[in-house]
Amino acid sequence: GREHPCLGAPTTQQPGQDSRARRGDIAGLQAALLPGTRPGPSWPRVLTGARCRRGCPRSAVAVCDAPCDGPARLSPTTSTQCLQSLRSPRMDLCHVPTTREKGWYLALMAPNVKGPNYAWLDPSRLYCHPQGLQDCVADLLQPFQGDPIDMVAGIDAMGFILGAAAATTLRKGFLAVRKAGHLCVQTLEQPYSDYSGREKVMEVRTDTISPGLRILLVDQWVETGGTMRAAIQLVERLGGVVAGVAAICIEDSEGGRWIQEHYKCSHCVPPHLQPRFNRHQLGWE
Ligand SMILES: O=P(O)(O)OC[C@H]1O[C@H](OP(=O)(O)OP(=O)(O)O)[C@H](O)[C@@H]1O
Ligand SMILES: Nc1ncnc2[nH]cnc12
Repeated sequence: GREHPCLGAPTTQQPGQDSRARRGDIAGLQAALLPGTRPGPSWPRVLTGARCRRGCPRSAVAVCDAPCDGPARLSPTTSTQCLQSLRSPRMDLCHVPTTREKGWYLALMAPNVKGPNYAWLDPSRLYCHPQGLQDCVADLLQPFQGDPIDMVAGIDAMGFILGAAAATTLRKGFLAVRKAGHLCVQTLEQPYSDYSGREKVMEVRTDTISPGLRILLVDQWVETGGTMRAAIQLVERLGGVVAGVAAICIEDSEGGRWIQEHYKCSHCVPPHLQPRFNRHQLGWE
């Protein structure tokens, strides 16, 4: 992968710090998080291999990667710029409400950039919040507790985030359902159209789904349902069984309703917010 501009050489090396982090590249950071060297209670919540330049929000995420319920304890090596980006009004990655009701993290989607009232509701901001992400995945999986699930499949691209998180939570494998043209293996293709009205093609590798394999399908969002329906078709054409469908929001569209009527579904939107979400209206701004 390419080196992120915010990753430079660390300022000072801490005792016990993995020297691979000194390289200051993505691999070094990953190495510093390998089992045995991952941040625990005795670690400062700072990746000492990361140094923030220009207050980059990615670095703010990197320094606050552990769940926390109070002010961050920062390592002395943290640069002033990192401190500033942590305190930035842009996003508080550490604040966790005392009562974490289902869907509390949906408010983390605000502010949206496309206007004060109407927006494409972009959950990428909630993924940056450690507790928000964890609770979102837990809420999505809650209805499937005890259900037999053999594998989780996530839909290209944003569905990979929640899908992979769900797979690791369930200790299952993850299957990428991809927009056509990216997989260099034998695939099965499925044409579909989505909210854009454009004709698209989705594909999945053919060597993974054996007949009867029970698959939980995960995506970020179901709007018209065209994308999810195509993924369902791919699983079923290969003989798999759709054990469930999970997405942050399943809109009350014709396609969304069809999916909810035919498959066990899970989403994170409380009933009183659903009409707003159908209108792509956050209502928190
Ligand atoms: O219900 P539909 O009308 O089919 O729309 C839902 C799809 O649209 C969004 O993805 P998008 O294809 O925009 O791409 P991304 O995940 O790569 O951002 C969303 O994450 C779903 O996959
Ligand atoms: N994240 C999203 N917000 C609103 N509508 C969507 N349609 C598809 N993805 C969406």
